[in-house]
Amino acid sequence: MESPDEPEAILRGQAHIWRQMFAFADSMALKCAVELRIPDIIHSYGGGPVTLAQIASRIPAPSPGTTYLARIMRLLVRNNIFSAQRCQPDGGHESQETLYGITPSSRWLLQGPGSELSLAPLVLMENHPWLMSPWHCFSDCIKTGGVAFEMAHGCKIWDFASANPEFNRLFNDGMAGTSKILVRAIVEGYKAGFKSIGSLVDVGGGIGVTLATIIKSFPHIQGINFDLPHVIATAPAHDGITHVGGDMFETIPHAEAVFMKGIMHDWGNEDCVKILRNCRKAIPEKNGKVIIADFMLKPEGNGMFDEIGTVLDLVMMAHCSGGKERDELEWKNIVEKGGFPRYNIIKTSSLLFIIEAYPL
Ligand SMILES: C[S@@+](CC[C@H](N)C(=O)[O-])C[C@H]1O[C@@H](n2cnc3c(N)ncnc32)[C@H](O)[C@@H]1O
Repeated sequence: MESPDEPEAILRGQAHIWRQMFAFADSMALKCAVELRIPDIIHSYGGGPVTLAQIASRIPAPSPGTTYLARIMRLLVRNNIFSAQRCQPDGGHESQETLYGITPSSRWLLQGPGSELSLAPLVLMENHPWLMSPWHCFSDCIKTGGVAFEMAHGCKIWDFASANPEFNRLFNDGMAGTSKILVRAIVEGYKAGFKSIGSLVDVGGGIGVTLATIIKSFPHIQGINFDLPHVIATAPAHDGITHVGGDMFETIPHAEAVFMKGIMHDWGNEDCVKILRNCRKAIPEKNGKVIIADFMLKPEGNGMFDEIGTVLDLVMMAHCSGGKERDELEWKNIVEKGGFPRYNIIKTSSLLFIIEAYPL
């Protein structure tokens, strides 16, 4: 094995820091491609191969800068977001032309036809300066114990959303887009669990996309979508769903079961226990249950979604007050303290796990 003091290892360490220092270039190039809808443009040509000129011709601008575009594409090809092959135009020998294509990754970035399941809204949301600025506050947070989002914006994320309709839309669209992907896996992985429920309240359900997807598969369920009033105010009507505005720290509408996706990881342990206790009051003692769909941290794991866990944990640190990802033991502790001594953990085919918790 190479010693860490070998000149080669030291040089490789330096190269590694260069790459890490500019890791944001990857997400900024990705964001640029999504903003310009490059995946959709290539998809409209049957997924490629397409020339740079063909891509540029579909960008809505009088004369798009193709030299900039080529450089963005070069990095995205290197990151396997797009594929590239070289060809010689007209059989000539002087210059080679690059032809671009879609990859299994860029399929997840479509926003037009074929985009039913898309991560594009989340790319735009997470990389917006509003959500990027708290990342600059981590060292101050460590020194003072403050909350990054509050340091950057002077208020909690939910109050910022309430006061800023554009951020509210950006956030809700990002959540709703991702939900379509994750809920498909939840519905698939928890069929028997949903079949036995007559009514379900989705706590922090956003604009109702998650619950609408569940109810499409299980139309016998009466759904209540519950979120803060400013979110409910923008929620479209969905068949089989009643929207209710309120605060989960006050009271939660009654139903046979409570569903919560991506809620617990927004909050610290004490707040989670408060929410779970209110969930317990909202469901029948006998046969009631809480269905938590959230991430399960496995920092050393080598599963497909394990690596993103430590990153998502910092996303929670950047945006939420006390939010964090949890490993199995941490989940056990808050679920039990919240009044649910019995629970099962079910893995889905997405990055989320289901924790099905019972009051008895
Ligand atoms: C991370 S989002 C998850 C949205 C949705 N469950 C999903 O997975 O797409 C958290 C949601 O919790 C809602 N929320 C935050 N504080 C709340 C409160 N006190 N009562 C009810 N909902 C709240 C937010 O408005 C937001 O819609």
